[in-house]
Amino acid sequence: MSYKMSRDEREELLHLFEGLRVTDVRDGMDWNMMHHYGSVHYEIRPLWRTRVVGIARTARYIPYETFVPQMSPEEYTEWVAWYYREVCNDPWQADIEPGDIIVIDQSGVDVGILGSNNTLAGFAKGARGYITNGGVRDTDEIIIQKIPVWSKFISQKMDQGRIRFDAKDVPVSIGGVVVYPGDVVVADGDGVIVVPRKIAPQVAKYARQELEKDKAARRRLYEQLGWELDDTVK
Ligand SMILES: O=C([O-])CC(=O)C(=O)O
Ligand SMILES: [Mg+2]
Repeated sequence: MSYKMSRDEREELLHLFEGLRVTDVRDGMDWNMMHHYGSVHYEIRPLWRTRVVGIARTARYIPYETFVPQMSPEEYTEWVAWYYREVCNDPWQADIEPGDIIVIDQSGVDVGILGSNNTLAGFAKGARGYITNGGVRDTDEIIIQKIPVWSKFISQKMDQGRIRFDAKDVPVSIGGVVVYPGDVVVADGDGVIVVPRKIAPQVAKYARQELEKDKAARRRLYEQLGWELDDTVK
């Protein structure tokens, strides 16, 4: 599937969405008659409140269908290393470009596919955040590290014996929305919205119109209340 963009194209696309709230982008989609589409199901929530806009890089994981052989804890240590190398790895890590948001379909498996280690590794390469329709673990550290994550649940469980890597750079189904590599993803305290890349400029234009209208209205109310103006109304 062709979704490659030059660095300039990516930056231009991200710039269009800078400062827009999820609700503005929702409205921008409506202004383009896309009422039925884009909003990821509300059960996918932020681990902590922040806002990111990024370009989707996708991966799919599927349930592990094979039994775990009986072995000693020492043998298990080796088996785990094999498992992470061969069965449940993160090959998308090597591809990360600055401005990416990693979007993971983990097929309903109750594991913390994202943890404080792999999210930090991707962040160091320029990933702006992570979305999964499954679980996240090591959440206290992820919050300390300030890594933006949206997930359906928190899971204590490791991957081995439970889930395997299947594919990367494929369309993935997340909370009722299909995310294609290269789509624009905006996420904040209100959840996650996905904008198909080919309509992104039109969506951003009307999202911006909504944001400016909202800022002006709230600015008048701030002034009436004698409040100091903050960034949300400037
Ligand atoms: O090992 C994993 O896949 C998830 C995890 O706990 C981490 O990255 O810290
Ligand atoms: Mg961990």
